Amino acid sequence: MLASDLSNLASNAKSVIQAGADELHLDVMDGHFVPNITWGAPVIKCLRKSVGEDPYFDCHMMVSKPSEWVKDVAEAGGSRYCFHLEAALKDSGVDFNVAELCKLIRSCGMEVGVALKPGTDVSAVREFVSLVDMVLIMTVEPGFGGQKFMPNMMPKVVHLRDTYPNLNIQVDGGLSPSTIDVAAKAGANSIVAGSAVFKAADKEQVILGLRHTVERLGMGKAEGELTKRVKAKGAEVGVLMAGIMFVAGKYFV
Ligand SMILES: O=C(CO)[C@H](O)[C@H](O)COP(=O)(O)O
Ligand SMILES: [Fe+2]
Repeated sequence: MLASDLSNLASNAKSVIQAGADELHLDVMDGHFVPNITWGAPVIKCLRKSVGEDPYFDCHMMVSKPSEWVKDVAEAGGSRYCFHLEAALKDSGVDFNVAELCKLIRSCGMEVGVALKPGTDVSAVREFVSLVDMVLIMTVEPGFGGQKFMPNMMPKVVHLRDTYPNLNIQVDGGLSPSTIDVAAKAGANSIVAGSAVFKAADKEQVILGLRHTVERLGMGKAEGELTKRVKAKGAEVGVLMAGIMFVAGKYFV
């Protein structure tokens, strides 16, 4: 939503839902973790009131103290709380650590996402993968929309996809019809696209194009993994297929 006309946030949110977006990506910035300020829980609350209870609010929390805003964002109507690992590791909340933060987010009724800045090694997230629903690999330096996609982040995505075949992997920053192929091939299954959608004359066509590319190039990879697993564990075919279909249905943009 950062790329939209913010004076008309609610109508723009409705327009992208109408155009086929699965989720609304809300970039919360505190002017401290990143050099920009956007909005917080009060705006999310108004947006929720305006768009109704159905749209999924993916809250990308670019804030220095992620533990501080969990309750407010949950009460405002957030669906997923995606914090930055770099901030969480430094967050000085009392009795607080990353596992506690994940627990708090869940206890407030939200799904958990963890985001990595471009300079953070993918190995840093390994011990937390089992605690989260999604890992976000930033493909720009967080703080501003409309930046250039960083293809050199794709090895992180490939590594995660190879290690965790069913993990939801989001990419955020500079995604568009001209950069989607490389992200889809790497194995990303949740695509954040701000400028590419809001600058387009036909939002529906852009969203559909991104979705088809992920299904075409990304599902091939998922099926490859499925085939390998099926060979290894014949009896679990049904369960594995259900798992992969769920990921595709829910998260492919
Ligand atoms: O988190 C972000 C910036 O920190 C934004 O979500 C991201 O930049 C998306 O915008 P665009 O598609 O215009 O690059
Ligand atoms: Fe974002």
